[in-house]
Amino acid sequence: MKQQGIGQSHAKIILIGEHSVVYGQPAIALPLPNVKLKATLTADTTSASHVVKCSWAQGNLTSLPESMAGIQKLINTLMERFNGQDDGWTLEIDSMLPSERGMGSSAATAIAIVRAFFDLYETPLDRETLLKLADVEEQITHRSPSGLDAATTSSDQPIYFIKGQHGQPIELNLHATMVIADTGIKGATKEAIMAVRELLATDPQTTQQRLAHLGKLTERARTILSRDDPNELGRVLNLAQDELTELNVSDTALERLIQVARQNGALGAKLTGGGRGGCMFALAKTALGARKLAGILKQHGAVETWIQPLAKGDE
Ligand SMILES: C[C@@](O)(CCO)CC(=O)[O-]
Repeated sequence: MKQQGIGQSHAKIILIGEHSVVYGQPAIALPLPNVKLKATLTADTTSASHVVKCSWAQGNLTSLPESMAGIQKLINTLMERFNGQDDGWTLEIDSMLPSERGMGSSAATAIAIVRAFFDLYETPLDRETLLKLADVEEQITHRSPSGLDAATTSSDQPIYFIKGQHGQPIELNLHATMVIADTGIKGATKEAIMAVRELLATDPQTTQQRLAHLGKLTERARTILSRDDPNELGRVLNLAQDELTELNVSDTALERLIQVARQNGALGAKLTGGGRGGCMFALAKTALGARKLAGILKQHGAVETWIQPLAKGDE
């Protein structure tokens, strides 16, 4: 066992396919490498205490807030795995990710913690084990997670994802820039997932059609990403937003920013992640256009914006 274990991860953004991915349809998600999270696990040889420190909570592992029940379970699972229940440590989580905004904060935290434990105990970690362990946390924090968040917050490349698989890296040849904007309202992923489940129970036929349509739109987006047609991608994103609204996972704050973006030259705009609060994004043709849009979205209530070029090398 070393003196210190370090684990890193980053935010993610779902381009298309949220919610339908829970029901076996494909999704495409991108890493946001500049929005980072770091977990530092420092061994304490003087005591057997387990202290967790992060910007939203601080204290002993056993007294973490309810919102961290998934993290608590994950850490207990890791301690058991390494037979390290009697090893004292302090875990510091340093995160640039806003929590509950659809940017994968919980999965990114889990990924970094798993990496930090494997680093501290000097054990090699393969991707399958990493995702399986992150799922221990995600199962509690979200309901029926697809695994998409963990797969993307641990990947350096955009991924095409189907539930039950690890995600396939894809190359993007489309030159456009995304503006991500935070409504400032906590996203309610669990509730949004429940809302879709309820719709499936009350109106199975239409709901299944909508989920299948989102899957088809994702396939179309994948083809478009391999060539350079940002206008067509914008149209596909708008169609996906229509379906998400019908699935009852959007809300007025998201719709407002989406409309503002479309009225101000965005090629397309939609919510991203769980919805019902959280973030939306808009697609702009150029980096300059994206910066202008970011300013406009802020004037209309966005509390934070991030700019992310789609293709590598456009930074
Ligand atoms: C809403 C959802 O599709 C994305 C949450 O970021 C849920 C999931 O994939 O687990």
